[in-house]
Amino acid sequence: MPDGGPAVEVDGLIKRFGDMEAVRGIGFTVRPGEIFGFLGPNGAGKSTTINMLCTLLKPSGGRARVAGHDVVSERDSVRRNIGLVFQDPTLDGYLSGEQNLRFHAELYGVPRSVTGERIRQVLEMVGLWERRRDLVQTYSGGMKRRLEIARGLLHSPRVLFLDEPTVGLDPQTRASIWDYIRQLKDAEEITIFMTTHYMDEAEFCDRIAIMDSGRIVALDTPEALKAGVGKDRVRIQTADDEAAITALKERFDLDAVMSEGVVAFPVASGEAFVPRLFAGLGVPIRSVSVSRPSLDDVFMSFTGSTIRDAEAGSSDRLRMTMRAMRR
Ligand SMILES: Nc1ncnc2c1ncn2[C@@H]1O[C@H](COP(=O)(O)OP(=O)(O)OP(=O)(O)O)[C@@H](O)[C@H]1O
Repeated sequence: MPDGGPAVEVDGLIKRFGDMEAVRGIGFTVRPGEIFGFLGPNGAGKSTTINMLCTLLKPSGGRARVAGHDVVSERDSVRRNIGLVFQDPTLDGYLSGEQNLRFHAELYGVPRSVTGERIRQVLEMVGLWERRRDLVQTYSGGMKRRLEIARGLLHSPRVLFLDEPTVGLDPQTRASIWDYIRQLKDAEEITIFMTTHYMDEAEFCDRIAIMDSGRIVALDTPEALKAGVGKDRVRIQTADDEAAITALKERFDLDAVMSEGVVAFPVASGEAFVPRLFAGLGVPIRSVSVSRPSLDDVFMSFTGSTIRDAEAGSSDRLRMTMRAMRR
């Protein structure tokens, strides 16, 4: 990548599958050394975008450069400069962790003279050096993912792409994967481009792009995005949710929606509003909670639904569960 140039540069990128436009002309730039997150519900177009940036899918329109190289006309140069960790595992369970890495090193033409040392470095980084001789089929889900991250780093890529690096893992393992990702950024001077649909993980990114239905609807640091919402989020349980939503509109001019089983709406100075709400709603309230804006609220303010609601009912949900079960 030319010194000082962007790690990833995307302009008007489009991908169509038949009549369906999965990515609808997106543009953004990622700086070297950033952890850049793509956040959105299943089906938003995150994987399709990452696949185009990794040269696995050809764009239908627009341009993208990764590590200074065009993803269409300089495919091989892009490939040499990137590491991939994808949703579906591609490790060989009948080989040891170390053998998996040796195989990958040959595939990527890592010089023999440095392979041994580099394997040691990356395995130590993800805490698997002691287990290097064990067959991968004896590894836990978290260990396998860590081995995949080590493998993605083996040829010293400039940009590491992680597609849902923690999907299907338990919360503790997710947290440990994140520790490794953060250490990695410090140790390797690498740019990390990742997709996630976990809001809490998006908080760890330097900047995030929120993607919905093939478009980027917001892009900034997590703090700036939350500050931009400006309103608190009030959630109430009532005796009659439909009547409450109507009353909120008629009496307070507030747009409320059902979200995860409760009535939710944004309002400035939420705590000060609660007494007025009890006095004026006209529908019995069973419980109320007020929270500062979260990334979920940012998502809601740009798309009109929470990320979980956006996913619920999607057949992708089943696919995700199946994926998780296979691990
Ligand atoms: N090869 C394909 N052929 C047809 N449609 C596709 C193909 N790949 C993806 N799509 C569709 O494009 C849209 C975007 O999918 P994509 O996988 O990029 O979303 P995503 O945000 O990454 O979600 P997920 O987390 O489920 O991977 C979806 O509607 C999906 O069904």
